[in-house]
Amino acid sequence: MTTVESPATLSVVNPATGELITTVPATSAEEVAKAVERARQVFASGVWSRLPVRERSAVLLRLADLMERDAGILARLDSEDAGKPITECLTSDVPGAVESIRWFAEAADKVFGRIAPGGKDGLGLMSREPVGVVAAILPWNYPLAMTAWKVGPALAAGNCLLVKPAEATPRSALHLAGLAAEAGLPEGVLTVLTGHGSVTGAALARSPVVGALSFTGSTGTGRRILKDAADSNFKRVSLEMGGKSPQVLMADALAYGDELIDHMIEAAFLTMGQNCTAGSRVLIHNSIADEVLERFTTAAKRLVIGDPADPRTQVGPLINRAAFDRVAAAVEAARADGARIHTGGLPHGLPQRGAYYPPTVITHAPEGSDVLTKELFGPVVTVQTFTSEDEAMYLANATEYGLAASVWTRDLDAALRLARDIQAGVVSVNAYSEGDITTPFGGWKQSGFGGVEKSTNAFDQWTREKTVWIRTR
Ligand SMILES: NC(=O)C1=CN([C@@H]2O[C@H](COP(=O)(O)OP(=O)(O)OC[C@H]3O[C@@H](n4cnc5c(N)ncnc54)[C@H](O)[C@@H]3O)[C@@H](O)[C@H]2O)C=CC1
Ligand code: BAL
Repeated sequence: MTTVESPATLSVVNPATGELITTVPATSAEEVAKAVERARQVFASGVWSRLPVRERSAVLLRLADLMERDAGILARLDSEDAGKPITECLTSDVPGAVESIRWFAEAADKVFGRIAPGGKDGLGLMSREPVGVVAAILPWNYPLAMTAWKVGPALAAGNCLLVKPAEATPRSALHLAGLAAEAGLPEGVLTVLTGHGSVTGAALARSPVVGALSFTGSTGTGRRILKDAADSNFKRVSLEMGGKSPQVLMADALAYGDELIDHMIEAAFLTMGQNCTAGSRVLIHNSIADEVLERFTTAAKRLVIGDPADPRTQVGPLINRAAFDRVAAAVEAARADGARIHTGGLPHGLPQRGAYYPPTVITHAPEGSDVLTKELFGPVVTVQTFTSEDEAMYLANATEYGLAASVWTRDLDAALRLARDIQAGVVSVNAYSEGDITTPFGGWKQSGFGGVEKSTNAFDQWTREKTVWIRTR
């Protein structure tokens, strides 16, 4: 592979083969400023923001239909760019993205303002208005799906949106922008700016005109963006960041049999564990630990590793060699310090060209080790045991993150206590789930800040509240 990086282009490389797919523009800070100014003018023109909401909805519903028409193309773009198994893209990412656009299109005219009780001399009308020019900075693990989580509510609310896809995975967002134009979205309402995070992304974060910015990615970059927002114009920032989510199995969890093991596998290894809600810490009641470990490890060994384009593949490559090195280093350091690797670890017999790392199950990880504490973003889970609910709770919350958790038990009281006291934005009971489009999604602690995705609450990050006080006599 030859990649010639001019300052103005960015290489998109297939993680399964290492081959160059294409190059896209690396948008400079000056070009970002011009795009922001264009968006400002389009917003001010009212061509979108003042369109009757039913007409905005109609355009977005047409966009959802066109995404459905091009589902195969969109799935292939994300699969090739990110190394995600094509079946996962076809059955989960793309349908989820279509649903996001359609749901927010339909929700747009169902979110009203309020009228304050007022008094004999006044009446308060409280409305939600679009912010204006807004931005979305996206990760590479769910390129289209995360774009749709942000495009849906931002556009339905009447904003002009600038989207910065991740360096590795720009093509589905670019295709989406083409579909939006075909659906009748006025020019300048949705702009995709490909480029480097430190240049293109930073220019959006520092822009004095961008009024709101929604980010999904690492906690470190989220912190940087928040600082840039404060140093520029105090834009409204919402951050969806990392996780180290627990899967808590109480003593009766095996009542759920194979269903339990299937959900555990999905939680741990979906998208090769490169998932913000990955259930990367399995916590098992001592009394069932041996049996669960044996069944879980056996199921992990059966996962089909291979070419993401093959519909049978369940585990593709990691996003790049740097990710592979990071994951491998953490696992080998744990092994050197006494951890036991039940399956996985340094790969043997896997495809040589991509950064393939096998599903890996670890016990006896040393306290404080990276495999226990850091978001590895790879197919690696640690297994720990507990003997009491209090201990389970302690272990579940022993992390700086707070994105998700799952709890398995038939004991309703225990499930409700754990769901109440685990510090995470979404706790699923007897399932691994992020909820559905109607439920808010956002992290606690260092996993999230400033707003949620999905549900009508997502409109909060893309709108501003205004009070109009009318004097009455
Ligand atoms: N929570 C999640 O869903 C995700 C978490 N991550 C975590 O982050 C680790 C590193 O992955 P990266 O791709 O480097 O994540 P990242 O957080 O650096 O990148 C995410 C997005 O932010 C942009 N970006 C980077 N620096 C920026 C800056 N200074 N200002 C504005 N935008 C900027 C990137 O171009 C990309 O579009 C992963 O291994 C994983 O642990 C990464 C992606 C998604
Ligand atoms: N699982 C969807 C959110 C994310 O991984 O970024």
